Amino acid sequence: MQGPPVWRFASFPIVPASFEAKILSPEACVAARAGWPRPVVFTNGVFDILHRGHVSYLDEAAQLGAMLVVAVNTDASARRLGKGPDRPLNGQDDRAALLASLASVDVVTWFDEDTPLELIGRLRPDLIVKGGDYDMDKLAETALVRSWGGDAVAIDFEHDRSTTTLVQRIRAR
Ligand SMILES: Nc1ncnc2c1ncn2[C@@H]1O[C@H](COP(=O)(O)OP(=O)(O)OP(=O)(O)O)[C@@H](O)[C@H]1O
Ligand SMILES: O=P(O)(O)O[C@@H]1O[C@H]([C@H](O)CO)[C@@H](O)[C@H](O)[C@@H]1O
Repeated sequence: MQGPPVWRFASFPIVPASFEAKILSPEACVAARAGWPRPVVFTNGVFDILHRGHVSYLDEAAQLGAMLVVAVNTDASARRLGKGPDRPLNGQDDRAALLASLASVDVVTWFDEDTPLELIGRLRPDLIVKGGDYDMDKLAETALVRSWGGDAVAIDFEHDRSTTTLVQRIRAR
């Protein structure tokens, strides 16, 4: 009697995870920028432990344009933000890889400064987005992106989550 077909996975070649190709240096982003579909949406952050609030806002941000670029703070930059002496818990390569694995994210890059101002100036996105914890009118990034006719929006929180709260809950157990 003939049973169902048997897949011989052992003969399949192992290839690197395809999402790694979404991670580009700032210089590679600048070189590729002219060929990117518009509007280009840009956001940035530490994204130390990815949570539901992050993935929802990233998906919504992506829907505002033709592609979404996410810039993560390098570890040195993240440490200077003062989120805690042992933060970030996840290194920049891991934070970038998790973001790159999301369907909503087209490109992941990084910046080493305290703010993404310089990178935004080099990439000239059409729209910058942050979560609803930011007042966009108060950010220097907003004035910059508006200087070439772009805009800035904050997406209201749908899910009350934060990396800091998660870390506190884990440590309290
Ligand atoms: N619950 C949430 N819903 C929607 N967006 C969020 C949420 N939390 C953070 N964001 C947004 O995600 C981006 C990265 O934020 P961040 O890495 O500071 O997350 P966080 O969870 O607040 O971390 P931390 O507690 O370490 O400050 C920012 O643009 C921020 O506005
Ligand atoms: O993850 P966070 O703390 O939301 O990310 C920070 O966002 C800042 C924001 O763009 C206001 O300037 C930025 O300056 C900082 O470097 C972190 O990316």
